[in-house]
Amino acid sequence: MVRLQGVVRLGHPRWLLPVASAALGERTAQLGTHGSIYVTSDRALQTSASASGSPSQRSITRILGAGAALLAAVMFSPTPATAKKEIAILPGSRPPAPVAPKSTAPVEKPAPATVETSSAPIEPLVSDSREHRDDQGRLILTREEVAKHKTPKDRIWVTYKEGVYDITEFVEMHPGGLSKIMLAAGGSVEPFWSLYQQHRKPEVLQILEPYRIGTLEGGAAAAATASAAVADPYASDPARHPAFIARSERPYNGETPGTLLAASPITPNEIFFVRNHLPVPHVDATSYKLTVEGEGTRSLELSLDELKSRFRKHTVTATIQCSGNRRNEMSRVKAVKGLAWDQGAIGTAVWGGVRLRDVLKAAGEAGGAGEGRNAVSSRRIESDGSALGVLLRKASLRMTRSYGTSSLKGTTRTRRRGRFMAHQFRCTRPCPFTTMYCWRTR
Ligand code: HEM
Repeated sequence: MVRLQGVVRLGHPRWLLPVASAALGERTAQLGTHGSIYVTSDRALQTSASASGSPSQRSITRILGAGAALLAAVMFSPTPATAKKEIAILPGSRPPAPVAPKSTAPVEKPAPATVETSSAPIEPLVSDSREHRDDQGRLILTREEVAKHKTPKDRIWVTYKEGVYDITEFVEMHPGGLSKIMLAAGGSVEPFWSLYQQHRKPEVLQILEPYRIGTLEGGAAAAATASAAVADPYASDPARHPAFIARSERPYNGETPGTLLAASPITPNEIFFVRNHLPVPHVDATSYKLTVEGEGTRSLELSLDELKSRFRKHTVTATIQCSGNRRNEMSRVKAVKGLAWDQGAIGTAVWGGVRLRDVLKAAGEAGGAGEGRNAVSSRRIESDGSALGVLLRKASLRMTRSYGTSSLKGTTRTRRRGRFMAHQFRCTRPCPFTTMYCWRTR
């Protein structure tokens, strides 16, 4: 298996090969800003697409990119939200009955994939002591008490500002998925919401409010101090060209105005549409390393400069667009969830880069049984399981799912249609940090 992973811009078209992103999703959360490529037998590829086991157990060849931005962004699609549920969440939905804090209960193991709430009768929150209630009669709770409630068995509590909420009944309905919301179990949602700023709107607070069970000790003043200590992950996002039509600020998403898009066949770098799901990660092109390793290869580490100097440069003129482009028009027919793009989430560039097959060859990658020189058909892959597939994914910020894709390994090896890793935008300039630092593949 060959795996490619790295950090590039966090936004990119979602229309390619979601299967691999499912296989890759959870692991990126542990990898931070490192990246990798796996080439695997197609059987393993299929298995890994549906299972969450360690990729290294199945890997034959592994390419790890460490420390900086490397992404097959054109090909990558966001991890399918396997945990997402299409359940309508309405502000003011019925809150669960409050429960008494179990201060002596042991902290349980991490949350399971599904939530099984305790069948024990729910006791009301009561306090004999007036000083342990706020002016609404709600219990005053410490952060330590909240921290003991992070499993369904003990109930799942979170804090937002000075409020304490029992969200046990809500977590399965969370539009962003169970695994995401459970990251905040027993603590504050604020560090997570500073990343996913989609929550900063009244509707979300309306959903949350009915779940309120208490108030943090110290009240609003103490909570404000704690909130102020949460670092702003968007603070160092790059400046954007004023011509963009911003569709959201945090994360930043901007489309190219139609008049400028039509002005030239090649879209100027500065106004190439920007699609992000999260803050722009920091990458250092000078320290970036791509490591190739695994069975059938010798270990190889390449800097970005080496990739540029050691391999023949190829150029490709290609148009990419966000799969949600023109969503505004679609929404006029039927409401569609997502960014309200007009027609400008599209752009054409001349990409400069190297062929993935050249990089694999340099690592002495031998190919697998049944591997031909030309692309292998998906039918053959399904029938004999001997041909190879390539999983590509980029690393991303911690706490986030990865973006990834896959292809048949054969397609990386063909001359005419082999996969291509772009490191330059319009042939000569490095891919801009603001747009897609620093790899794309096609
Ligand atoms: C009790 C706390 C929470 C509530 C009430 C809540 C509510 C919501 C709602 C209403 C949405 C849909 C927003 C929209 O599409 O307009 C959403 C999406 C989402 N939430 Fe939460 N959330 C909570 C906690 C969390 C936490 C702790 C995380 C941690 C990572 C998280 C991650 C996400 C993600 C990733 C999405 C999807 C965003 C997207 O698709 O653009 N949420 N949440």
